[in-house]
Amino acid sequence: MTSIEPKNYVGFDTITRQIERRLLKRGFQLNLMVVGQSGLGKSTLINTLFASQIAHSHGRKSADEPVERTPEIQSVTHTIVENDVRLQLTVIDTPGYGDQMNNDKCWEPIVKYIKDQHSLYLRKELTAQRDKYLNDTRVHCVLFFIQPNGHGLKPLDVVVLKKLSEIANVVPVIAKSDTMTLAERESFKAKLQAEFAQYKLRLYPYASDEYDVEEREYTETIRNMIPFAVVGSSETATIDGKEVPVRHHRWGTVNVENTMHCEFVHLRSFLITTHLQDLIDTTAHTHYESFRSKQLLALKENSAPRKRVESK
Ligand SMILES: Nc1nc2c(ncn2[C@@H]2O[C@H](COP(=O)(O)OP(=O)(O)OP(=O)(O)O)[C@@H](O)[C@H]2O)c(=O)[nH]1
Repeated sequence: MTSIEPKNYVGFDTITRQIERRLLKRGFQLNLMVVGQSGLGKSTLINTLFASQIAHSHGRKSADEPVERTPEIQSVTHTIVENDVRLQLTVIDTPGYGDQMNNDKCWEPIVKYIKDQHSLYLRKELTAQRDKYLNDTRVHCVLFFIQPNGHGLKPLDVVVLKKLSEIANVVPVIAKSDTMTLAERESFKAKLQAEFAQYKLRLYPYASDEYDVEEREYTETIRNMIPFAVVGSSETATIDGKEVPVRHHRWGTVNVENTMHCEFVHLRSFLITTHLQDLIDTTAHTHYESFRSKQLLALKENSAPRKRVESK
């Protein structure tokens, strides 16, 4: 292919501005699912991430309080506007996960929800007279909250992480990391990372050949940081002339945005500033990959030489 430079100005270099204008008009859609035991600070973290009152707590102050509800999935959508850019953010809450006496198959409604949204989107895409802009209800990212217990993943966490990471972009976080000392946090994180490797969990962001050197390095840094040790708070204070979220403790105040205290800022910049579009783009791929690997497995099984059953 040869590259030609037109003799006169043609004007297609405005395409980036045309796309920008169209995107500004349409806005962006991000669907974020939060999964984890009640009382781990899911609603608080979402509200802290988007500096808005988006998610509502279900009233339990700690993970030890009893839950009487059956698990049901609820979603809430808000439009957030920043410098004329509109983000339609849907938070999908999965209350009651892992809180029941019998947690057998408690992940099924969550998995079903994710798969249903994919099927719905695919059906809309394949409709002959499809709308110009499809309403995308697919789950773009699952924030998975791990209890800061210092021991490691619970058996239920392993099962659910495995199931979810096959069909969605899963980002695990250590909840309420201000309840641990820095040394405890680091050793807990190392244990969790070893377990992620042991159970071969495919977590977001994925290594990709499509990235340039800079993107590859940044992705590697983020992959080494996972799970993010986070702190959320609805309280703010003015520190160095800037209003920041804080948590007050008997021993002092935690500035949620201070990277010495926690990795909230890293999570926020990774999810919102650098990977928002990638999360959306990767969503279809993640689901498709899982679907394809299952099909390949089925093909292999079907083509494998079958045991002969001999009749006597
Ligand atoms: N120490 C500490 N407490 C937190 C943190 N985030 C939230 N909390 C507190 O934990 C309690 C529960 O927080 P929520 O955000 O309602 O938790 P949730 O996981 O959404 O709970 P459900 O709505 O019941 O599923 C509240 O009292 C919060 O103030 C945190 O990072 N550190």
